[in-house]
Amino acid sequence: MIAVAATRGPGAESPSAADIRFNNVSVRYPNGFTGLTDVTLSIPAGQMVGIIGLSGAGKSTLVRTINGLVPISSGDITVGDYTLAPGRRQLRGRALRDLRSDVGMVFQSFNLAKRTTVINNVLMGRLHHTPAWRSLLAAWEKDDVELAMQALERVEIVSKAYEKASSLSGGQQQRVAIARTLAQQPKVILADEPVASLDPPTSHVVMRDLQRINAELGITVVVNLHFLDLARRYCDRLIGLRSGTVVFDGPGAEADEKVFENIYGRSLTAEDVLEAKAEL
Ligand SMILES: Nc1ncnc2c1ncn2[C@@H]1O[C@H](COP(=O)(O)OP(=O)(O)OP(=O)(O)O)[C@@H](O)[C@H]1O
Repeated sequence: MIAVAATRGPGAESPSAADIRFNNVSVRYPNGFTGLTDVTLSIPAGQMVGIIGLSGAGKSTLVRTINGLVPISSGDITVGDYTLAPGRRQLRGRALRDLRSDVGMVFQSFNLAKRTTVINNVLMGRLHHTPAWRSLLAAWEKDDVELAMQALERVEIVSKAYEKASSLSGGQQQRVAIARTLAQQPKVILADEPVASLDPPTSHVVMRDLQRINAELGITVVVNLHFLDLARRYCDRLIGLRSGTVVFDGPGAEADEKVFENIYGRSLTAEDVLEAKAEL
């Protein structure tokens, strides 16, 4: 391992972490549907926050406002030094790209370039920091390759670096996607249903990776989860959404069955709990 690696692990050199603040945020989709209503909340840097709620409650909408993927209609969101605001005050161009470099995202469907190698996928996380000619020629700096390898080590998949992404299992592909995000050296990782396509044991592996990254690197993690047991087990704090409104915000330990029933507006079923679903 080259000397620089010791001081330049993924996340290690990120500028100071970013608090996230929602101030009276609403989202109205172009068809008139209201995705979020008057959300005010604050996520201090370094927290691991789970967003829970029924399908359609607004979890993805909330997460995607943080990196500007879903524009907000009123209120504002601050992420460190950046402010996301509606209409003409929207972040654009370079400022939006800079924000998205600080805020990495992991998707349910992994979003890898399947035909190329794992390491090439992870190096995509360095694009924002790399002149276009270098990325076009795949002439990556040695330090960038080192960073990418360290990111793969952190999710314990470095042995797959030179395999094609398509040859990996779903869980392995999701870990590559997490490594790609880590290679960005983000302050925040957004994870939109990261385990929805995975089997129960693999879901735990991926959640443990996110938890370790949060604890070891101090990167804020905001994760949408369908399964309540996973949310309680891995997140410091849960935010419950119902019809686009925050109806619970507190530690997982306080989220008992009554709280969940309020968030869901119905009794829990086996479908809501990963361990129970695994036994079905
Ligand atoms: N682009 C869009 N245009 C119109 N309505 C939308 C759009 N995207 C989402 N919605 C609606 O906004 C509501 C919230 O959607 P969102 O995807 O945030 O929910 P969710 O809680 O993440 O649900 P799921 O768990 O099913 O992904 C839903 O009723 C959805 O149909």
